[in-house]
Amino acid sequence: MPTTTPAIHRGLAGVVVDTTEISTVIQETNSLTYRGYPVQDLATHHTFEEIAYLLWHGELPDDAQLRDFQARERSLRPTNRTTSALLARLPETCHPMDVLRTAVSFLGAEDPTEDDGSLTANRAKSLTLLAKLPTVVAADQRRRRGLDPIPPSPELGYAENFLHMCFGTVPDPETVRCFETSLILYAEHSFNASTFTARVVTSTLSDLYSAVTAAIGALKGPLHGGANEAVMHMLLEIGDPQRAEEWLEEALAAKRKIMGFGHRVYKHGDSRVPIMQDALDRLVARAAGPETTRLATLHAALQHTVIKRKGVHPNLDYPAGLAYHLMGFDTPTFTPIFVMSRIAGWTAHISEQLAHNALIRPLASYDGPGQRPVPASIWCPASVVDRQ
Ligand SMILES: CC(=O)SCCNC(=O)CCNC(=O)[C@H](O)C(C)(C)COP(=O)(O)OP(=O)(O)OC[C@H]1O[C@@H](n2cnc3c(N)ncnc32)[C@H](O)[C@@H]1OP(=O)(O)O
Ligand SMILES: O=C([O-])CC(=O)C(=O)O
Repeated sequence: MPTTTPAIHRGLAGVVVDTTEISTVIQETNSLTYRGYPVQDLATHHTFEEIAYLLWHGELPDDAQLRDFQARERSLRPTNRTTSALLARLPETCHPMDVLRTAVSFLGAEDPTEDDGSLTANRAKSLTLLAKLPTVVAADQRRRRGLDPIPPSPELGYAENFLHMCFGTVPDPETVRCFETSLILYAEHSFNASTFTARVVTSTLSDLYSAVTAAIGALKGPLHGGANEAVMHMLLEIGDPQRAEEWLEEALAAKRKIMGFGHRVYKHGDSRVPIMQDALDRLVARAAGPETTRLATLHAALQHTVIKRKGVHPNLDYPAGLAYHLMGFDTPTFTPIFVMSRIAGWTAHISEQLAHNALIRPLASYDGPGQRPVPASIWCPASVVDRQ
């Protein structure tokens, strides 16, 4: 029997399990960098395609590299008839994250690229997913609305093309920029639960599609990516800005977590929130109307009340959830949009894990029953004894 009790880090809180060159969350200053660049500068001056390139290659692309990257991404956007037919057979009631998880698994089974785990093969698979996921997400939202899919356009950028496939039109540049900002902010966040899931699967030398399928499952939960949808459900449940305080008291008394608030790493505010809040404010100003004003007022009132009452700050899902609602997405599409963006970060981590792989396999401190004999009645049931 051990004489000392090992330290338990439930939820791996505070545990440093490996190094990474991809991004860092600096707790002390509430800041975030991708490959060394502050995310607020990237979100202001760059496109999502440039960010995906940066995360995968370590440097921003020059003009020729960007043109080549865009051409390859745009050529891979269409899904084939088999994929579309398979996804059309899923029940319309199933959550779009289930559709996406199934789509990634199926795309993996169909991909003819040699599965040698090389960086070249994995970059090709990563680009395939980056290009095709928006096509799947947009078609699925249209299916739920009883509409035919709109094929991808090779003329449009990543954000514009997705919005066009969803709504049949490209919105004004301000709305496109808000959407692109959200994609850049969601793209990468170090060893969060879904990225760590992808790294665990990869560490067994399994394939990239398996790792991404598992990561989608991890992101779906409301304590992680699913919170952007939960934020919208919560705002609709509260309804009236005047009810924010009373609702919060009831929720806290019932020991409910307030969705879109709190974070495992940031304890004084999420570095991405001011940038996304600014994008949301611009959207609200454009979409002015009584319904938008009511929701924006409620959003601000709840934020104020939660910070005052609990000292817990909003995370990125809080402004992103309302922004997606105002852009016209249905709520179940919010977390799939997160996937379309986070695919860049997940696949960067999969390559990094493979480059310095060690099987991820922690220990547990056993606190079940001590060793004991199996009772004879179970070990040798009467029916067996009778037959002997
Ligand atoms: C993009 C993303 O994935 S960001 C995260 C999205 N998830 C959410 O928004 C879901 C709501 N938030 C939460 O459940 C949590 O804040 C988590 C899961 C994100 C982080 O959890 P942890 O790091 O384990 O922090 P923990 O849950 O221990 O919270 C610490 C304290 O803050 C409180 N707290 C943290 N978040 C919340 C919240 N959303 N609502 C109410 N209280 C909260 C806890 O009750 C706890 O208080 P206590 O010490 O008095 O018990
Ligand atoms: O880092 C985390 O734990 C969750 C998060 O904000 C993200 O994945 O973007």
